[in-house]
Order: sequence, then C-alpha cells, then structure tokens
Amino acid sequence: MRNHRIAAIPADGIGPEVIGAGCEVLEALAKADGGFSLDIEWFNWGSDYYRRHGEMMPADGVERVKGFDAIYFGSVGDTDIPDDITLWGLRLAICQGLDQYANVRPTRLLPGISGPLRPALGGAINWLIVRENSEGEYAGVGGRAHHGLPLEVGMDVAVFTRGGIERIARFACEAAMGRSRRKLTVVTKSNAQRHGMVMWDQVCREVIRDYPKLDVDWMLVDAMTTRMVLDPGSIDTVLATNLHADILSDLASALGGSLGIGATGNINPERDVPSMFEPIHGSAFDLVGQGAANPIGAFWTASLMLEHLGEIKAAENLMRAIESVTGRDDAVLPRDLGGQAGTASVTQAVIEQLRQIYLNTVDS
Ligand SMILES: NC(=O)c1ccc[n+]([C@@H]2O[C@H](COP(=O)([O-])OP(=O)(O)OC[C@H]3O[C@@H](n4cnc5c(N)ncnc54)[C@H](O)[C@@H]3O)[C@@H](O)[C@H]2O)c1
Ligand SMILES: O=C(O)C[C@@H](O)C(=O)O
Ligand SMILES: [K+]
Ligand SMILES: [Mn+2]
Repeated sequence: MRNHRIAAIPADGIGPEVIGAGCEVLEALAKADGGFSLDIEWFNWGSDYYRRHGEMMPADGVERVKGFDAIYFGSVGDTDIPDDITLWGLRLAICQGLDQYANVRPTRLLPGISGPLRPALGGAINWLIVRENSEGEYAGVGGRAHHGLPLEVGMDVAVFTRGGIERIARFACEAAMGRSRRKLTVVTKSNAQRHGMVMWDQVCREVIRDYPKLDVDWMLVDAMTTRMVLDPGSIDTVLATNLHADILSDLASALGGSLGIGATGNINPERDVPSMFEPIHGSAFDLVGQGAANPIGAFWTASLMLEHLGEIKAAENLMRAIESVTGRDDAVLPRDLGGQAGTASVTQAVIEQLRQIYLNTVDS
C-alpha cells in the first residue's frame, strides 16, 4: 500500500480546529479508499511554543520536516505577539527555507454557494492564482535606523531577481497551459514601480515567448481588482507577485463566498523537499474556541495535498464530497456561508458523504 508521511503543523488561532477537522477527514478518506495510508506526525510549533521557548519552532525546524512527503499547515498569528514575529518565525521560515516558490490558489464557486456577486458573474469564477512565494515584497530586505528620533526611518526593499521571476513565470505558463482555456493574466504595477516591476514585465514577456499557444493579457493590479468583480469570466490563470497575489487571493476567496474556503499549496516544483498546504486564512481571532470556523478551506487544501501526492482519485472524491455537502437540498453550511453548522457538523457531513461515494464506487 502507498504510504504518505505528513507533518501537521496546526499552529495558532483556528489553525488547530480546522487542521484537526482536516486530519479527521483525511483519515476517514484513506480508510474508505484502501489504496493508501497516511502517517500524520504532529508538531506543536507556533505562538504557544514561542511563549515557552522564545522561538516559533526549533532552530532545526526546517530540517526536521524535510523528510516528510508534505506539510499540512494551519495558521500563524497571536493577539499577544507581533505579527511579523509569528509570520516570519514559522510560515515564511518554512516557505523560504524549503524554497516553496510557487504558491497556487484556486477559486471557484462551490455548488450551493451564491457568493456576493450576481449569479451570472459569480458562476463564471474559475481561477487559479499563481503567487510568487519566495521574494518580491516579502524578501525581508530592509531595515530601521534613527530609532526614536524624528528622522526615524523604516524600509522594506522589494527584491526581484531574474531567476526568481523566470521560474515563477514558467510555472504559471505551464499551469495555464494545463487548463482548458490556456489563458494567463500577468498582474503588474510597472507604471509606478519602475525598477523591479519593469524587470518583472520584461522577464515574464521573455518566458511567455516559449508558449505561443497561450492567450496572454496584462493588468495593473489596481484595475485587476475591478476586473475580478465586474468581469470574472474573462479571467482564468493569474500570475502576480508575492504581495499582489496575497491581496488578490483574499478578494478571490471572498468572491467565492468566504475567506473560510480559500485553499493553497506552497509548492517546491522540483519536489526534492516537501511542499506545504494550508487554508489561505489566518488565525481568525474572532472565532477561536467557538467551534464555528469553516473547515472547507482546510478540506480543499487537503485535496490539493492529495493531488500533489499522486492520490488523484482520492483528491477528486474529497472535492466531490465537499461539493455535495454544500450543494444538496439539505446542505450543511457553516455560518460564514450563511448556514448554522459548526466545524464538527460540517466535518461529519463531509466524512459521511465520502463513505457514500466509496460505497457507491464499490457497488457499481
Ligand atoms: N498563512 C497564515 O497563517 C496567515 C494568513 C492570514 C493571516 N494570518 C495572521 O492571522 C491573524 C489574523 O489576521 P486577519 O484577521 O487579517 O485574517 P484572518 O484570515 O485571520 O481573518 C479575517 C476574517 O475572515 C474570517 N475567517 C477567516 N478564516 C475563517 C474560517 N475558516 N471560517 C470562517 N471565517 C473565517 C475571520 O473570522 C475574520 O473575520 C494575523 O496575526 C495575521 O498575521 C496568518
Ligand atoms: O502573506 C502571508 O504570507 C500571510 C498570509 O496573508 C497568507 O496569505 O499566507
Ligand atoms: K493559513
Ligand atoms: Mn494572505
């Protein structure tokens, strides 16, 4: 039997609630499928670990997860610890440490979810946002000087490298070519940012030349937000920088109904180290401990992870189960999607649906 070793890092806020739910679903799925097993090892890294040890994970944390087949991550962020410490100490430390330079964020309207747009517009959402995940505005380069003085200064330098742009542009072109519309929108801001972003355009253009069958257009990031709202059907695959894609993907998730459904993979396409999968949302301080967090983002994430691990049938079945739970007449919907179900009820409904799917597969 195929076995996959998963490092689960639920971390902070609602992370443990949704990753706990996701692991329940994954285990039920593996059992129903029978073709593979999952070895899930838990890591208690995050803000509570920081309170005890003064760091978000052990100094050799990245080394410790290197041997796994995938990482299943919750969220970081704590009301009592500065956000830059928690994000850089765990999520970015792993993404950058394992050079997971391609972040993929799919969005489409799930059955039974209307989303905030008119039906004809919302129904047209079927996007894949490709986020540069290793440099750009998140390079971490910069500094502070003249502390406490009137002339105090703080700088974040956005770093764009030819190699960094080239590899993410190629990844996005391949991703777009793998989808039926073969359509790529490159997002930029090279009108205002005249160095790095101009080079971004130039290197993307060079890579795109290798894909003559690809239908490519370009958007300034500000105008891209309006196009996502007013003409969502004109968009398919989107390539954007680290920060631009971070912002656009929260918008995408909201247009799909809620931030609670957004899913992502932090991918190292070379596959010599594990990739990391997480719901796109954060700690959601307003929901912690209430059993009310929407686990669908974590389930969709689990499906992306299974796909990456080569468990294509199981990944599809998990999406089918989610879709029938949201789409059927007696849909089980969490509060952020207009229903009343808590995390546990949504989880049980998806597990029950998975059992039905596999039962029917065996019968037929
Ligand atoms: N990758 C990550 O781990 C990640 C991502 C985003 C934010 N953060 C961190 O999380 C903390 C809070 O950030 P924020 O408030 O900007 O964003 P957030 O994603 O935590 O929450 C924004 C809003 O979305 C809602 N929401 C989020 N997830 C939901 C879910 N599963 N079900 C239902 N509703 C959900 C929240 O209730 C809140 O109203 C900060 O510390 C931030 O740095 C971490
Ligand atoms: O931008 C980040 O890396 C944090 C968070 O907003 C995310 O989308 O993962
Ligand atoms: K997250
Ligand atoms: Mn984000």
